[in-house]
This record gives sequence, C-alpha cells and structure tokens, in this order.
Amino acid sequence: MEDRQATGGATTKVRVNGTPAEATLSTTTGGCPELRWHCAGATAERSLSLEADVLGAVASGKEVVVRAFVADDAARPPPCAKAGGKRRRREYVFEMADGEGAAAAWGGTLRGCLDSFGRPKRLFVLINPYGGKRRASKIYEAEIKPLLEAAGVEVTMQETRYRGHAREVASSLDLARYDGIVCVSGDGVLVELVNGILQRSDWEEAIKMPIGVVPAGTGNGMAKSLLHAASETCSVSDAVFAIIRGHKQALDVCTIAQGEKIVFSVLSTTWGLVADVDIESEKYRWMGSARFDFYALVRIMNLRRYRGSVHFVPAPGYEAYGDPVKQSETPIVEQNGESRVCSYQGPRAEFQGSDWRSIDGPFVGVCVYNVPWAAENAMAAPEAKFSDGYMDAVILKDCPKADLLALLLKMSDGSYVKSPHVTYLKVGHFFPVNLIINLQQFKHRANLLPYSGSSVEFFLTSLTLQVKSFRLSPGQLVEDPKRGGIVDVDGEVVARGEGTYGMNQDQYLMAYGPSVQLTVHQGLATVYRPK
Ligand SMILES: Nc1ncnc2c1ncn2[C@@H]1O[C@H](COP(=O)(O)OP(=O)(O)OP(=O)(O)O)[C@@H](O)[C@H]1O
Repeated sequence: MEDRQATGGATTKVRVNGTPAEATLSTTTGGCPELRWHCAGATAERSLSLEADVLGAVASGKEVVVRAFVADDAARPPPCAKAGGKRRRREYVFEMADGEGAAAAWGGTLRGCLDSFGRPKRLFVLINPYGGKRRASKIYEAEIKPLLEAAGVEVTMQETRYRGHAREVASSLDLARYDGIVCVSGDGVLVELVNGILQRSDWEEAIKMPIGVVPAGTGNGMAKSLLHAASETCSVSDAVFAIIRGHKQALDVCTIAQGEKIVFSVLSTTWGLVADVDIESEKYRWMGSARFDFYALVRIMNLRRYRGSVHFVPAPGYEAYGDPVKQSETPIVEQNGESRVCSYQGPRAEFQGSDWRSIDGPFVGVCVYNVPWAAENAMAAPEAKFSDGYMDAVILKDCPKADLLALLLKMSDGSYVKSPHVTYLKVGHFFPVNLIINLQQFKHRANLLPYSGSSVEFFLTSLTLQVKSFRLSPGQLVEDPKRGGIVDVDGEVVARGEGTYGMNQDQYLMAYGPSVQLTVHQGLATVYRPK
C-alpha cells in the first residue's frame, strides 16, 4: 500500500510543516517526478518538481524532510512548473499519518528519484581567494557550502595559494575520487584547470570530468554564458544549483601552439583594444569589474590602431567577408605532435585547398570568441555556441571615437556587432582527417605579409576534424612603429610586442612575431549547465 502510494501517485494524509494536508509523491508523471500537496483550507495546491526544485531529502521516524531551492513559496500548477525569480532555500517537513513505514518508503522513493538524475555526489572544489574582490572564501562558506550540504554532496575543498596552483592541482588530482570539479573563481582558474587536465598523461579520460563554474572573480564570462543561455541570473546560488542538478554541456577547447609551446583556451583570443583593456586594467583590480569599463574609456579617448592583417577560412554563410586570397598565398602549416605523446597536443589539422579570405588593417582590435559572454556585462559574441566547433571573430577597423563609445554602451546586449564599423563572422571549414601542415613553410610565407615582421595564426579544428582557421598577423602601432601590441588568450598574455605595459615583468609563453597555430577540438571538455 505504502509502496504503491509512493510510486503510483496515490494521495496520502500528512502534515506539512505542521499543517494537515493531502500529498502525492508521483514518480511517473511524464518522466518528471513531483511532490504535490494541498493544505487544509488552502485555495491552491503546492508542488515541487524533484528535478528542478529539490536539493535533497531524508526520512527520520515519521517525518520526511524535503530540502528545496525554489523561486517562491506560492502555489504553482503542476506538473513541473517553471520557477522564476530569485531562488531561496525552503525546508518542508512531511509528517506521515501512516507512520514510520510510510516515511521510510517516501524517503527511499525520493532518494531513488534524485539518484536517477545522475547528480554529482563527490565534488572537488577549487577556490581562488585572490580573485575578484577577494571574497571567494567567504562566498563559499556563506552561500555554496550550505547548498552542497543540503544536497548531500561530499566536498573536498582546496584554496589556490598562488598563480598556477590550480593547474598543478589539476595535473595530479586523483580524479577517480570525484564526480566533478568546481571552480569558485573568475575565468582564470577555470582556464588553468583545463590546461592542467590536458597536460596529464590520462588527458583523454580526464577531460571528460565535468567542470562547474561559480562566479567569484572579475570577469566570470563562462559562468555568465552558461547561466544566460538557460535564462538564469549569473548568481552564485544559481550556478551552484546548476552543478547540483548535474546537467552537462560539451565545450569546445582551442589549442594555441607556437612550435613546441602550447596553451589551451576556452574563452577568447584577443589583440588590440580588448587585449589592452584586459591586461592594462590589471592595475585597477580594486575597482572590481568596473575596471574594464573605466579603462575602456581611457583607451578609447587615447585610441591605438595596429597595423596587421587577418586571414581566415570562413564558415558556411560567411564566404563573402574579406578579400579572396590567391591559392599560391594560402598558408600551409604542419603540425607534428607525435614526439610528445604524454599529454594532449591538439587535433591534427590541414588547411590546404581552402578558400582563404583576408582583411588588412589598421585595426582597432581583433577578437576570436568561444562563448557569447566575455565578462558578466559584455556580450562580445552573441552568436557563439559552446560546442559548434566554430570560433566567432569580431574585427574592429578604424572607427571614430564617438562611435566607439556608443559601441561600448551596446556591449551589454551584444548589439554592438551590428555596427557598420564591426565585422562579425564565424570562421570555419571542413577537411578530411590526417593532415600534414608545414609550419616552417608557413612561417616563411608570413614574412611576406604586409606590415608583418610578425604573424600570429589561429586554426580551429573540431573532434570530427571540421577545420576552421583564422590567421592574425599583428603588427606595430600606427602612431608609434616601435611599439607592438598584446596577444591575450583567456585573460593571460601569451605574446607581447616591444614597449607594451608590463614588458619584462614575466617570461611570455610565445614570441610576438612567429606563427601561432590555434585549433578547436569540438566539445572536448564538459561543463555543468543549468538545464
Ligand atoms: N592565492 C592566489 N594568489 C595570487 N594569485 C592567485 C591565487 N590563486 C589563484 N591566483 C591567480 O589569480 C588569477 C585570476 O584568477 P580568477 O580568474 O579566478 O579571478 P579574476 O578576478 O576573475 O581574475 P581576472 O580578472 O584575471 O580574470 C589566476 O590567473 C590565478 O592563477
């Protein structure tokens, strides 16, 4: 009888938080299990979707405690009503009129249901206490830990102690002990994590580990992109709830290589205005995310234009952009990672025979994006998709300052890409497997490009060897030919020219000059998404 009630949706007498009610636990309603109850004297029925509203449940004696995370406490029509607004934790205590046996049956059914959703049970949580306004540890204690505890998730927590620590941890973590890894940070720790995983000898298995991002940094572009795509707010609690629910999303990973030097990217590669703002605004970190707006204004008022050119193989539908490149000038690039077999080296790619197009500078900036949001308040690439195997390129040529200021104001909803000053395209092409790319030959050709003593090249490939390519040949400032720019990958400087801010502070991974090759591996990584 009790079992039938639990699984078949029959109604049973209960007290809900002390109020007499009739309740139904239905696990069969259109594949969307739910808990409904009608309190005596109430006009409306209440309901909880186990998948979308419930964190966890425990039975004890005659009671079943259901821990929920819901938008409001008002009645919502079943089944599986969509919650809206800010979610809060609620606890509902169901005291079963039929006693302990009924409570145990409900408890078992609820746990069985929640288990069937494939939610993570053991998480490794990385916290960057230095990121953003340096509040990540407090946010963890106040907002994240209580939600994970309510969901019964076993947590191993580690604070990052220095730059590069997340990468080190990811490169040696015993992944068999966890169902997922969570970054409580900005995008920087996420990128380090992906890089650390891909440098492991077991990278092929390791990169399947789902990664969660909780916004606690300055930029938070990945968290915003994931939450916005599901019409959720970019809040800590919504991000944590998404991780608890355990839905997954494939994510493209770009490999950027210069000879033996390799870095992996999940967000963006930028050169010119955006890179300058990202890197040079570091000195205003205390402002929080306002530093980007403030410093963008400074840079627009003192606008820099960079000589250079871009070459690309357009995705279907974007073939009309730029000028055709003669077949004889098409770059041929070689990639040979076979000598280094112990970590991920990026997919093989070939671009021979592609219909290359080109755009010549000077440029205010050139950006290539993997996800729509570059930061919480900047929708840089509105058409970008998480795992389409394409990169979205935004090219900004010379533009009056007043128009640039207007564009800045339109960054928040992505409408800036409609400006006549902005060229927005997807770059891509399809190629067969097993290709050989002659990097040396390409380097030679790069020297023939206008303005380019230097050349940076991006090649984008998918797992199924859909190949997309974009070549950037960054040159010197128009206003100061002795001064170069910055090539920024996911917020880190990978190459910088002479005379740039912060020059000589660090060893940079790549030289501002020789070719860099970028490939996209379609859907290589996995992230938690809201639904
Ligand atoms: N304890 C620490 N001390 C100093 N730096 C750290 C520490 N832990 C992590 N980092 C570094 O902080 C950098 C920024 O991290 P994160 O992205 O989480 O924050 P953020 O505020 O969004 O930063 P950014 O604005 O650079 O994106 C990362 O490159 C990371 O390596």
